[in-house]
Amino acid sequence: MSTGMHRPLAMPPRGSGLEPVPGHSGGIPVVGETLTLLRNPDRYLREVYEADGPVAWRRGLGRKMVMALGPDAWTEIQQNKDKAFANGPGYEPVIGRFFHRGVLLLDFEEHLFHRRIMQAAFARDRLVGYLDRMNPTIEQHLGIWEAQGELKAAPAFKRLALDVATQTFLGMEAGERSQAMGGAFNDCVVAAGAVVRMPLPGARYGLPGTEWSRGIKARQFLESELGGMVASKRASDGTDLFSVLCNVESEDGEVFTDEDIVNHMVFLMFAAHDTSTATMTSMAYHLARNPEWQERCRAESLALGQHATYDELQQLTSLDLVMKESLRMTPPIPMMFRSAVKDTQVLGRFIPQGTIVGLLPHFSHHMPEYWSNPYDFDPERFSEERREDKGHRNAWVPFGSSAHKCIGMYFAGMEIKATLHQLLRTSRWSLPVGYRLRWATTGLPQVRDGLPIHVQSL
Ligand code: HEM
Repeated sequence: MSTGMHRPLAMPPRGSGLEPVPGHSGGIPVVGETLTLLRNPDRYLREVYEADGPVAWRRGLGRKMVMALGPDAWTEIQQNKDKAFANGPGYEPVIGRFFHRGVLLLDFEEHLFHRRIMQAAFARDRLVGYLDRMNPTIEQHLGIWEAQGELKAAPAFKRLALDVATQTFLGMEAGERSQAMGGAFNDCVVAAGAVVRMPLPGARYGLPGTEWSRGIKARQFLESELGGMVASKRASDGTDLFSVLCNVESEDGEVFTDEDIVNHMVFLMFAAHDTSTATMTSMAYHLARNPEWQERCRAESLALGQHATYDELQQLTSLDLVMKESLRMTPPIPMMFRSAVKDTQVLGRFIPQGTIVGLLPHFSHHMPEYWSNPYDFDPERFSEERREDKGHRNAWVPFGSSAHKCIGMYFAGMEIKATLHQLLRTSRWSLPVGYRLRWATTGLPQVRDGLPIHVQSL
């Protein structure tokens, strides 16, 4: 790793008793150490931590960024006692063009207001309704897996998650329109992670043919499609998430405007599908590499029917351990962003206003200080006897924590378990000899080769 010139991020105010954040701008000018980070994030972050501790700065893609490494720094930032850390200015430069006004990008009072209303759409009885909708879709997709025998699991999970989302969220039956919506959501997600991002002066949609320009068109398409559906959804008593959002009220009777609903729907589709896809892919891989775990999970699933109920899914204790361990090893959101809206401090280190801070669950999830053999697949570490995740209350944080903690956490667990449960009951699957899964480390985790598997009907 290049060491560059060591410099404090900013000098703390005199008499404050604070230390400066240590770091350096090493590596290539402008790009800094981004390439080193992308090549081997684990080693890179460990080196930063050992050199400069849990709050350190480096330069990445043209700007300085503070990295919060480990659960102590995480806890202070997430507690946000002086309301210094905001999401909007942290996320806006990364995903704002496609997901503006999503609940994740709102802050403080306004965030609380929206979150309170949205919460009602994720109450238990609503989840039960969503599960009824998704079970037949899952069965239909897995039927295709069985017929194919050999397939790439990651894109197949992605198609499944997109179909579940369009049907469960939008209440649309499979067909051309739902496919067009699914495709548009996907274009927004791809564009948000695009490397070529610059809008082209004079070109309404940016550089033609780029992921960015496809994303802009897709966002417009979604706004017009969803906007056109709001009135009929408000008038319906449907059980899909869209109808629910149109009609939910907080305990104080607050409701969403039409514009809020469109913005929230676009963001929810984004939040829901790649995260669940990555988790299911990771679980399918570990279950194939560890056939004893696959059999153990299958035994629990065979004791239930094909369409498990919400309560029955809670009985799949081995599958739950596998899900937790997969989320630990590959958290679907490896980095979260905050921006300091005023001068503040973390663990006694001075953070000036305007600083972008990255929270890194992947790092916390692999700290040998909290996890035994952190790179080994060992679901039992979450068992009641061991509970390694209790070593620190923020050692395991795939769903975040505090004010912005994932609102879809129980929805995600339900969808993921319902899918794996059905797959375990109908099929046994394995990997090519000697196969090792490799995740691409740019943006959200993606499997480079799609995860080839062999599926055998039971
Ligand atoms: C395994 C799947 C999932 C994982 C790992 C995950 C992870 C996360 C994380 C880490 C955050 C917090 C980000 C931050 O604090 O900066 C978050 C927020 C959020 N997630 Fe999820 N998520 C998943 C699935 C879902 C699903 C299925 C939905 C919707 C149905 C959803 C909706 C949201 C929303 C709306 C927020 C923003 C909450 C707020 O700002 O108050 N997520 N998620």
